[in-house]
Amino acid sequence: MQFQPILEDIVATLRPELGAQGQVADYIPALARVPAAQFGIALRTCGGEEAQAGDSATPFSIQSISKLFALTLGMRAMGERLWERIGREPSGNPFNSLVQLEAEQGTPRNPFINAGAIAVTDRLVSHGDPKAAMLELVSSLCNEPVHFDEEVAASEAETGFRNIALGNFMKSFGKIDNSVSTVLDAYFHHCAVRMTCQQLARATGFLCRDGRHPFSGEPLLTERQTRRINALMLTCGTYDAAGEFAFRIGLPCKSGVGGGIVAVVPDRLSLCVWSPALDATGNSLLGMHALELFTARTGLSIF
Ligand SMILES: NC(=O)CC[C@H](N)C(=O)O
Repeated sequence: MQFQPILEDIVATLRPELGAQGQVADYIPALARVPAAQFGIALRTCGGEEAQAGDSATPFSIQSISKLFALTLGMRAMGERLWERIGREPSGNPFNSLVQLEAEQGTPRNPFINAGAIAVTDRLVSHGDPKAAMLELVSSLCNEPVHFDEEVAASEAETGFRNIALGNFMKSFGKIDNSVSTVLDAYFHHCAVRMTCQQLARATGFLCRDGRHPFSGEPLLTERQTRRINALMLTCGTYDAAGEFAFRIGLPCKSGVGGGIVAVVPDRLSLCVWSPALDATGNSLLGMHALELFTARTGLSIF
């Protein structure tokens, strides 16, 4: 299949809608000032073929897409033990919700909501330096150096009252082993990783290759672990819009409030779309639209 003309066509189709609807994340100034009228798309096939269009080389804040890489680090370090304190059910609630945590005694529903990623990060702190591990993993996966946006990380910490509450709440249930501030410093830095669509399309390549590194081919995760990450992306990767994503797009996806969404077609390709304006669930509006166009035009879906 010729992907380059398909991606160019998607960019042309969406151009009139650029910045017309949705809201750029405004909970921190560094994200609030990102111009809404931007859109990028990039993919990389299992065979190494690449295609990209629009603002695919513009770096953005990957935000919750980092939860995917944190989970990968956690699975690598701990295997099955990771699941002792983290569930695998969709939450049906916003990504930063506190309500379920109390009813469920501080055990987060899944690793892709904030509470779940904070719990994963706590486990990573017990095993080493999660900030260094994150940069090492994503840089290796996309074959280029990747950095934190320190301004974003600092504002996340300054205004992260809800995440601080989530961390302390879990700690009160005895579900966080390390100091909440150390765990949150790593979590906020993970949210502040800056990458482009091209880099993310490459970096998520292990998810369509049964866990093998997209460039070296070395096993990063087992086939079974990789299948499980894809299952979690489908059921929990886009928060309380996961049902709508499965219905309209039919691919495992992970989104972030920076406006990025990564998607996986197992055994075929990994792709990333980015547009900063979000819908009420915190998912990129045009990103979702673009993925819908992509699956409609290519016929690719896991169903
Ligand atoms: N959905 C997201 O991308 C949320 C990430 C954001 N930094 C937060 O912690 O709330």
